[in-house]
Amino acid sequence: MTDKREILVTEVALRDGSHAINHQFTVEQVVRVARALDEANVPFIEVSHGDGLAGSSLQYGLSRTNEMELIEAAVSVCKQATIGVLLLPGIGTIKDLNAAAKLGVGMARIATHSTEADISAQHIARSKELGLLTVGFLMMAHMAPPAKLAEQAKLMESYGADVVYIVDSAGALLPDQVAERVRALKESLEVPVGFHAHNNLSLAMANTLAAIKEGATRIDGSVRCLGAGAGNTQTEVFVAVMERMGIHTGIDLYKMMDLAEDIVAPLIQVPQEITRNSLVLGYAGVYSSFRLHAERAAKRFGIDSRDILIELGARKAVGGQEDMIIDVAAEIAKRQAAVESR
Ligand SMILES: CC[C@H](O)CC(=O)C(=O)O
Ligand SMILES: [Mn+2]
Repeated sequence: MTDKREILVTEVALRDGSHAINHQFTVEQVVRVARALDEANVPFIEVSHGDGLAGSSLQYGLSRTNEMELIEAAVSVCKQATIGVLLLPGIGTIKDLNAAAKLGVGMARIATHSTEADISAQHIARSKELGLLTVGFLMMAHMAPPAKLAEQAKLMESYGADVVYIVDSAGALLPDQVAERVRALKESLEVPVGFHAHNNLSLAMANTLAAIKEGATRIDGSVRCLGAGAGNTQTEVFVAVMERMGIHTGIDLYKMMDLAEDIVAPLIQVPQEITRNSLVLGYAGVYSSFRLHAERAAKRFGIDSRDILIELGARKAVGGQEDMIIDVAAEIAKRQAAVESR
């Protein structure tokens, strides 16, 4: 069955969803979700801190459970699915990658900002040496025009990536912009192209379909939209849409629906919706994982979180600059206080 899959889905709720629940996954939750995804025949399941291996920190948010325990638990319950990890060079190290490989992961996704592929060379090379399926992951793709993105993807391919993903981290891309980016990569790469969406502008599914139309064959989804911001392309919905289009994912639709409803929904404390803050992420082009940080900073400084996000978008803040959120909030609060005291 697996060899006939036309689209290979990577389920990211156990990694991207970590942002949405403040990195509070427990071993028990991961076991239940991963086992059910495996039984639904999902081929790839990503498990890591939201910011990738070694992301657990004051800067990005402390994990409740050591991610290596979560990865080990997921590996132990999956019979057919490959467990993958995300690694952002500069946050995660080769040592972290080695440790994950030892636990039995089969895929590593090496993520960089869309114009910084050159920092992925060593990690991609090591991942290949470890025998892992190696994916280049170009984040904040709305910030790079198609030709630039293709150039960066080519670099990742030259380092050994087996697949390169276009990652709409801010959920800011429109369908035509996705199409032109996928087209540019398809024209210059030999390896398959993937697409990772965020639903902040309610375009995750439309953008994913635009990517598939241009030849993307690897797609990320998060069950029940459990991802940063408004979440990703909703996996169970995506599977249904693929069935309607006659495109084979190999995933069991009923099992996917059931696990979404019975296992994942109860562990989401605040249902994933397009709230005003996630909408602003897409509107202003801000990293989806910045939402909770901005909400906390807004509370602390008594200001509107939307003002923080708009300013971060204007400053073109990228992943790794989470400390800027506090600086921006402090500046806005100071400016507003000055205006009020006049
Ligand atoms: C901070 C890493 C980030 O969450 C990776 C990702 O999923 C994205 O850029 O959308
Ligand atoms: Mn994401």
